[in-house]
Amino acid sequence: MNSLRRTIALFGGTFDPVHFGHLRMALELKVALEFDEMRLLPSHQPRHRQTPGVSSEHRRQMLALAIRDCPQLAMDDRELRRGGATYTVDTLEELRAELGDSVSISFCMGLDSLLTLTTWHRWQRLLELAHLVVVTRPGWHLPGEGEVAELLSKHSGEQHHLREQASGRIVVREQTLLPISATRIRELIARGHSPRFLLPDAVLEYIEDKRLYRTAAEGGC
Ligand SMILES: Nc1ncnc2c1ncn2[C@@H]1O[C@H](COP(=O)(O)OP(=O)(O)OP(=O)(O)O)[C@@H](O)[C@H]1O
Ligand SMILES: O=C(O)c1ccc[n+]([C@@H]2O[C@H](COP(=O)([O-])O)[C@@H](O)[C@H]2O)c1
Repeated sequence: MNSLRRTIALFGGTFDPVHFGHLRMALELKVALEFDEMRLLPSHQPRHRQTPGVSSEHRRQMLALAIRDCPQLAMDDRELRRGGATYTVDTLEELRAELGDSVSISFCMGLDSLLTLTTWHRWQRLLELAHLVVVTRPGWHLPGEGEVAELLSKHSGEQHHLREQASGRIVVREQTLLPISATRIRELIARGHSPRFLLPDAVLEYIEDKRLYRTAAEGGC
């Protein structure tokens, strides 16, 4: 017999810098899937991509400013505090040890991340520790064959499983993403243009105050 349990969601990223695409996605998932907690999880040193443009401390400060007036969103900065290479499996093992076996943990990701899942460090362990919530854009297709397709069919789940089970399901959710990327924001600033209205004003003020991402030109708004 399944029992109802506390549900904690994690939304991981480099957040270099955090923008409205991330914040909107996290908030919509929290509300739609009725998570008790939604934690944004900044990664320290992602192994699968270039070193972030600014320090972990700057990224932590920007995220804190972005969510300071939004009680539905929280930050979990354990990956920054742990230091070293960032692997999701280490974070989930740490959280399991802390929260126990009964709490439901969901790691949220875009479909593009799911498609690379079998390259992640110790990826087979991930579904023993957590559920995966995969966001697809309307009209996008899930893979029909291959390792990820097999994983999807073996672990396929529905929203109610996120409260009934602690881990082990993949829940796919269709959601429209705002067309914003951190890459575009960094490029705008480096060219002396303003990224205003793509990210919270408090984050923009921090970027301007600390003169972040200005590789070549000066700008502001
Ligand atoms: N516009 C967006 N809307 C919703 N989710 C997004 C958006 N952009 C990125 N994400 C998701 O946010 C998480 C963290 O992404 P990340 O920090 O790499 O942001 P990014 O804007 O894609 O950055 P970069 O351009 O530097 O790659 C990932 O799961 C990614 O799929
Ligand atoms: O653990 C891994 O090997 C791993 C490989 C790729 C991505 N991740 C995690 O997936 C999340 C999104 O990554 P990214 O690059 O889209 O920001 C972030 O929390 C990363 O730490 C984790």
